[in-house]
Parts: sequence; structure tokens; C-alpha cells
Amino acid sequence: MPDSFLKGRMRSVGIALRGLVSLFRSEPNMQVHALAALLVTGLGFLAELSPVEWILQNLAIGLVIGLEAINTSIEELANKVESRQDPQIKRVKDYGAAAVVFAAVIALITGGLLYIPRALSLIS
Ligand SMILES: Nc1ncnc2c1ncn2[C@@H]1O[C@H](COP(=O)(O)OP(=O)(O)OP(=O)(O)O)[C@@H](O)[C@H]1O
Repeated sequence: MPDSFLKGRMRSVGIALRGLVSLFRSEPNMQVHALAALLVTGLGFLAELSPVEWILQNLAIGLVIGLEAINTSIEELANKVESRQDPQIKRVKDYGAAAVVFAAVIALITGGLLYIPRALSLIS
């Protein structure tokens, strides 16, 4: 494999990581998602999730954080394209927000399925 190929890939990963750090620093929604992800990861260790349960939980976390990143990216572009009120920009932003909310509901349901039975078995 040529050296320049590996250097190019490493550069791309570096740029992506810089984007991730910038997102977590500047976006309050991202900070909330990150906190939630840390909390449920801790909860996962406490609850001794099975490997499949870890995979499901991590997919739910990845779905929410990934879609929030894309939504933020769309918002930035929309703000650059049109700063005035515009019905199409409104739809673009609303659809992006809808994607995040949809993922968050799926994540909540996943969390409920993983933890509510355990909580109930602790009580009974
Ligand atoms: N240029 C615009 N034209 C029309 N409606 C807009 C415009 N900008 C924002 N909106 C409306 O306001 C809502 C919030 O937009 P805003 O850019 O403030 O997103 P946000 O609150 O930063 O989103 P998030 O909470 O995901 O960070 C949009 O979903 C849209 O309905």
C-alpha cells in the first residue's frame, strides 16, 4: 500500500476528529447527547449487558449522535445559504430536526427495553 494513501487516510481521520471535537464544544444538543451516552454506558456496565445488548445500545447512541452531527451540518449550510426567513429553509431545518427526534425516540425505546425489565426485577 503506498505511503501517500495511508497519509491521506490518516489526514481524513484527523479532520473528522477535529470536526467531532468542534461539534461537542459548540453544540449544546451534542453535549446533552454525549452526557446521555456516558450515563447509559455506565449503566450498561452496572446492568452487565450482554454483548448483543451492548451492540443495540451502541447502535442507538451512534444513530442519535451521527444524525445530530449531520443535522448540525445541514443547519450550518442552511444559515450560510439563506439567513433571512424562508419557507424552504424552514422545511430543510425541520426535516433535519425530525430525523434527530426520530432517532432519539428509538434510542429511548431501546433503553426502555434494556433497563425497565431489570429495574422491575430489582423491585419485585
Ligand atoms: N431562515 C429560516 N427560515 C425559516 N425558518 C427558519 C429559519 N431558520 C430557522 N427557522 C426555523 O426555526 C427552527 C430552529 O432553527 P435554528 O436554526 O434556530 O435551529 P436550532 O434551534 O439551532 O436547532 P437545534 O436545536 O437543532 O440546534 C427551524 O427548525 C425552523 O423551523
